[in-house]
Amino acid sequence: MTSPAPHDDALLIAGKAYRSRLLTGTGKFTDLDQTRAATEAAAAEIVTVAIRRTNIGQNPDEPNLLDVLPLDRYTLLPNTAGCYSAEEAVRTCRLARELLDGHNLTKLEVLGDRKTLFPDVVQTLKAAEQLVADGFDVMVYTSDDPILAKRLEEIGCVAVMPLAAPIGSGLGIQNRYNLLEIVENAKVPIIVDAGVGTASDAAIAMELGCDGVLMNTAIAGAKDPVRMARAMKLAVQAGRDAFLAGRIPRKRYASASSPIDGLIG
Ligand SMILES: CC(=O)[C@@H](O)[C@H](O)COP(=O)(O)O
Repeated sequence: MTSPAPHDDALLIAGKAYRSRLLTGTGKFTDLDQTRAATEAAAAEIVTVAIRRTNIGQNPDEPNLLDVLPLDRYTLLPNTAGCYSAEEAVRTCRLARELLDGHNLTKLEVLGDRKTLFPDVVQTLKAAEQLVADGFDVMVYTSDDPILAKRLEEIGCVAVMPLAAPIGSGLGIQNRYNLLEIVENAKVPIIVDAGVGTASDAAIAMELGCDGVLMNTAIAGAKDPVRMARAMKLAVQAGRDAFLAGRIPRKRYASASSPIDGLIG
C-alpha cells in the first residue's frame, strides 16, 4: 500500500483545505519584519490575530499587520484574546467580521482569570452557542477536558483547541491522556493551542493524533524566532508522519533487531 504524500494530507477547516498543520500567533514579536520572517519560516497558512490589540486597519496611521501578512496569502484567524465574558467575546467577533468584510472564521477564547489565563468554560460555551447561531465558523480555545471538548463540537464549532498548558508558559503537554481521549472522540479537527515550549512538544501533540498545533510564545519568545519557527514546522510535519505511520507498541522486554531464524550452528 502506498502512503499518501504529506501534501495529500490536508487539514480541513470549515470546508477549506490547508497543507500546513502549524498555526501561528502574531503577538510578542519584536516588529512586523520579524513577524513576517517567522511566519514564513513556520510555513503557516492560518495566522491568528488579537483583534483588540493588533492593527489590521482600525488605525490607518499605525503599521498594519496585513502589510506583512497579506490576506491573499494567509487565512486570518481573528481571536478574542483579552475577553473575560461571553458578551465581550461575541462583540469582538462581530467587530472583526465588520472590519474584514464578512470574514466568518474566528478563534474564540474567553479567559477566566489573569493569572492562569485558563478558559472560562461556562462563558466559552455560552459565547460559542451565540457565535455559531450567528453564522460564525468557530475555532474554540478550551481546557483539556474531554467532555467539554465534545460539547463544543456538538454545538457546532468547526475546530476544538484544547490547551497543552497555560498560555505563554512553555510547559508543554501536561495531560496527554486527556488529549488522546479528546482526539479519539472527535469528528472535527483538534488543534493544541497554548503552552507549547519547544519542538518536541509539538511533535508529541501530533504523534497523539492531534490535527494541528497553534503556538505563539515558543516562537516569538525564542532567542532566534525564525530558526524556532522552522524547527516547529519540521516537528509538526515529523509528528504527523509518525502518527500516520503508526508507532511500534511499547514492550517491557527486548526483541532482537536481527532475525534469529536460520542461524548457522
Ligand atoms: C496566540 C493565541 O491565540 C493564544 O491562544 C496563545 O498565545 C497561544 O499560546 P502560546 O503563546 O502559549 O503558544
